[in-house]
Amino acid sequence: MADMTQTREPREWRFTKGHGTENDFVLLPDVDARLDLGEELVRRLADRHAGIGGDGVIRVVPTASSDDEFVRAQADRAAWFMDYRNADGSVAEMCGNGTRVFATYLRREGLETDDEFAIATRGGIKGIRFEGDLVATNMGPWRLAEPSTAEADGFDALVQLRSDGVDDEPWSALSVDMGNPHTVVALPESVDLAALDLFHAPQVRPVPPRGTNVEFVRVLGDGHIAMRVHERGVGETRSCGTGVCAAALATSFWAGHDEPTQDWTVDVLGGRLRVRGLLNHEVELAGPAALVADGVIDLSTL
Ligand SMILES: N[C@@H](CCC[C@H](N)C(=O)O)C(=O)O
Repeated sequence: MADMTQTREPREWRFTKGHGTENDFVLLPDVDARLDLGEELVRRLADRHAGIGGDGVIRVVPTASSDDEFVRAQADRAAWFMDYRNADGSVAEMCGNGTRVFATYLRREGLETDDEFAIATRGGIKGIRFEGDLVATNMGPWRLAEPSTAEADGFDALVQLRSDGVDDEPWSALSVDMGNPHTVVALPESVDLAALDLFHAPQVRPVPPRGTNVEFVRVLGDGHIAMRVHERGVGETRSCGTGVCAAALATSFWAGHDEPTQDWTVDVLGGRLRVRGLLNHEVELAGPAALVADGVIDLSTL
């Protein structure tokens, strides 16, 4: 049984299930900010066997009602806060695919009515723009996590897959901060992206202080890459929006550009996303979002 002291609330709660390129989320509307979303409750909701199932859980809450002072300070620019949690119950600063699903939910529910609006996240304000079937998110500023090492070598980390006691050669990687941490691996030509076993968390050196999402990249052509990802707090997922941006930015950096000079198409297991460099060292992510189910869950059954 879940620890029901986490909810000061009736046990029945509305939810919506959605995904962005098959990175899937349980959305919990909390317009009165009554739901105390603890780690255990998140884990149980995200459980694919005993709960609803998802890579993450997103609480939809007024920005002004957040208990996080940094988030509350965004209330004059964004009415709604995307309170994102990973499937293991941990809190993350940002979720790129989540922003599109969250924005699509806000529009469907009439909580936002324009084609363009801002949302609040723990990683700051993100601008949303609906364009046809796609949703574009201004992901805001990005940065190299270790600029001096990266500028000197093109890489600042090593990544190794766990392989049943047999140590593989470590691969060179670049740490990119998208609000949340990423380590992007330049996969050697000889390695088959599709064959990687990403069941276990890759080992990253130096050990990132906040943990990291790890992306594996294969260049397919001019402005076109394929990526697989092991997400912090989740495991392998079929897509990661912040990871897709980090992968495109790292590939661009390795090609000698401090800012991306072209648009990138990124293929992930769950579909295709577009990354575009913006002015001021910012980056835009565009892709689809789908809301696939609505229901009511009795939280006491989890
Ligand atoms: N899937 C998300 C990223 C979710 C957070 C990540 N696992 C972390 O802990 O940083 C995306 O689309 O960006």
